[in-house]
Amino acid sequence: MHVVGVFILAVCVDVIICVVDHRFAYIKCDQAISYTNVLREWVASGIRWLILQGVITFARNGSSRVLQRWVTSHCLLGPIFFTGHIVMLGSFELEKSCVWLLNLLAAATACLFWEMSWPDKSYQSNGEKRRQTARALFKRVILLYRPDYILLFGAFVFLSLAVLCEMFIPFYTGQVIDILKSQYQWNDFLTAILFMGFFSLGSSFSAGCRGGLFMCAINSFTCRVRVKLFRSLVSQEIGFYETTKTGDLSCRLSTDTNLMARAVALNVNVLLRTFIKTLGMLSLMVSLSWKLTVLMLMETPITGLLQNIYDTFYQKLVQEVQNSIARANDAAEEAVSGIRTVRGFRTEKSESRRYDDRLMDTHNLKTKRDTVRAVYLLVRRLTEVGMKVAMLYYGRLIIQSGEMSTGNLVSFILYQSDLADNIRTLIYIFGDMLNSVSAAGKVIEYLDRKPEVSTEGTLQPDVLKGHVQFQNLTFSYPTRPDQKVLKDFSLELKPGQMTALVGSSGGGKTTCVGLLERFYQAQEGEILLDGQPLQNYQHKYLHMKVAMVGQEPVLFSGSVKDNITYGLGECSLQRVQEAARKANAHGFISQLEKGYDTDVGERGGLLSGGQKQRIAIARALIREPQVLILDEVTSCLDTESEQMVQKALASCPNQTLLVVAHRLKTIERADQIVVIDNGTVIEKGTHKELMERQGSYYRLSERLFTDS
Ligand SMILES: Nc1ncnc2c1ncn2[C@@H]1O[C@H](COP(=O)(O)OP(=O)(O)OP(=O)(O)O)[C@@H](O)[C@H]1O
Repeated sequence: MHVVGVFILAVCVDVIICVVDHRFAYIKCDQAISYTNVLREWVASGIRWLILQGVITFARNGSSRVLQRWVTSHCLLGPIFFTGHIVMLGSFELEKSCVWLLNLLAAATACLFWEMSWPDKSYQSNGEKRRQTARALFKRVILLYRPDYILLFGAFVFLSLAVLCEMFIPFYTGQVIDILKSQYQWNDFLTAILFMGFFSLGSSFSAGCRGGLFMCAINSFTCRVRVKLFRSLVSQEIGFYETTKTGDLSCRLSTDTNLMARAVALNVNVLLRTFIKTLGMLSLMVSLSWKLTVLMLMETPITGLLQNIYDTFYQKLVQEVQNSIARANDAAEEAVSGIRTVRGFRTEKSESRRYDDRLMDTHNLKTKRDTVRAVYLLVRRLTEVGMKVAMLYYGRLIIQSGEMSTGNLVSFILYQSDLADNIRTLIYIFGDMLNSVSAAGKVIEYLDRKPEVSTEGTLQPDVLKGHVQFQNLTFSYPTRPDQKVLKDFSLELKPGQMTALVGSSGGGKTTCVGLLERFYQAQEGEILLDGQPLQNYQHKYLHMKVAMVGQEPVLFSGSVKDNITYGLGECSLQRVQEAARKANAHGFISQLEKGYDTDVGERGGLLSGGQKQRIAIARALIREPQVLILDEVTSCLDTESEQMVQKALASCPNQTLLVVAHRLKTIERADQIVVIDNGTVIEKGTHKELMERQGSYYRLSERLFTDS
């Protein structure tokens, strides 16, 4: 049956129940008999609730959340209203059918509003799921705090002290007012003032210590998580960096780690403080007037509902703001790191515009987020004011009846404003924790991420011949899983031989090199090194034995020597110079102002392309690798440098050499030339053989190797 039909059916059933139960009568009772009525009201409503739930479940052939919500609120509103009336005013005098009608309308309107704002599906699946993940994340963050537990414990001790002291201040304020109203003794007055001073001082001192300890814990947590995160990030496979934006990563490292540290520590701090304070205050307030306390607590469900609604919106917006900040960072980083290209193509304005657009997105999202917050605060304030008015009105009544003194009412009101804040904070803090812990989501995801290309091999034989076999490789890049770059690709590199890969641009030469360096993992087939799959070798060992100089060598800021010995630790200057000589770099390095100690600048920006290339070659040669890969390195070198490098390479007779080159001179002397096109080997042989065959290589040599 349709929801509306079930609703009408349930209303009819409820009318019948009420008629049978004589609920549509005029009711008048005073406090003496009212508590039995209160109990009866609750029991009757419970039975009504059960019957109506049964009706909607039966009629809908399953449950409907909106109807369940309506039945619950419809059945609850009556007894709550009745109980409140009896407790506060001591009597009840009303036409019950009016209450029933009001209940029906209020519950139905509220449920309709709820359903329209947060349809079942999205509310259930998104909200609940998010809460669950947030809880799990929260636990993880707490575990990550383990080394700082002592600091946190110290902070909690001071926190409890601060709260206890703070709690007594309003109490003594009320006492002072009552003393002043009477024919007081100086002694009583001074004692009350002294107590107030003592608790104020104690509270300030403990709060200071608590803050300091919390900040220490937060700072230590942030540093530790940043290092862990960085360690995890640098061990990820190259494909991960191709699918993840740099701005995103730097945002996680800088902003999110801090946010998650603060979110949890500060929220737990606030949560505990508020919790202890709330309990203490509640007991003090009940001792002052339990009736006023019950009245005040009626605000709690309204605040809870408001908070819940607000959280759902706010959390989503916070996430969107975070992502848009990451996108803006991306734009800025891309432009700054490629400033030469930006300048060369005069795209400064369009880059600024792109950055401006992204900042505008962030700005708009922030405005939206702040508007939601402002509306929420306004509604919250209105509820607060309403509650204050009700309290003062009822307070006046009980002072008039002599149940409470003025001083006690002052104490109560002082507690009330604080307690209302505390209860709101208690409700709010859960939402806020969920909000802020969402920043931890990505951090923890990256912390837990296992690289898809494993680096857990253990093999490190003493002797490595350098025999490489590519066996039936099929590979596509993670960013383009549908485009097969290598198809059933097989190739053998013999120890001591030089193999040259040639072919038209985009054929797959660099991809082969990337796979041999284990930047990626082929989807099918494998690469064997001395008969063992590459992944079986220990990560460090493999990269000592298989070295590569790439198309665009990257240097790091630091000295020339640091760059040549990169990843090797301590190395003698003599060894560094020897490698630099082989790479024909010693000459230009010696002419630099500080020789091998000269700073190369960020990314080697203070050197020319050819100089960077030669340092990169020296960096590979110093490792004395068994397999050396040169990916179009000679393109940046002049003829003299190239000859020197060739000579140096020829002097390592047992080395397996894989060269990707576009110059005929480099290729000619290769033991094996492999022509690759469209991800497959189309020709193989020596220069002489291939030229005689007059096939693809012959045509390629005519077309490409212009310098010959
Ligand atoms: N990181 C990447 N992600 C997705 N596709 C890629 C990536 N790198 C290369 N490709 C694609 O893979 C194919 C082979 O590229 P590869 O760089 O291996 O060619 P190449 O033969 O070395 O070319 P060139 O001689 O121009 O350097 C090309 O179609 C290229 O667009």
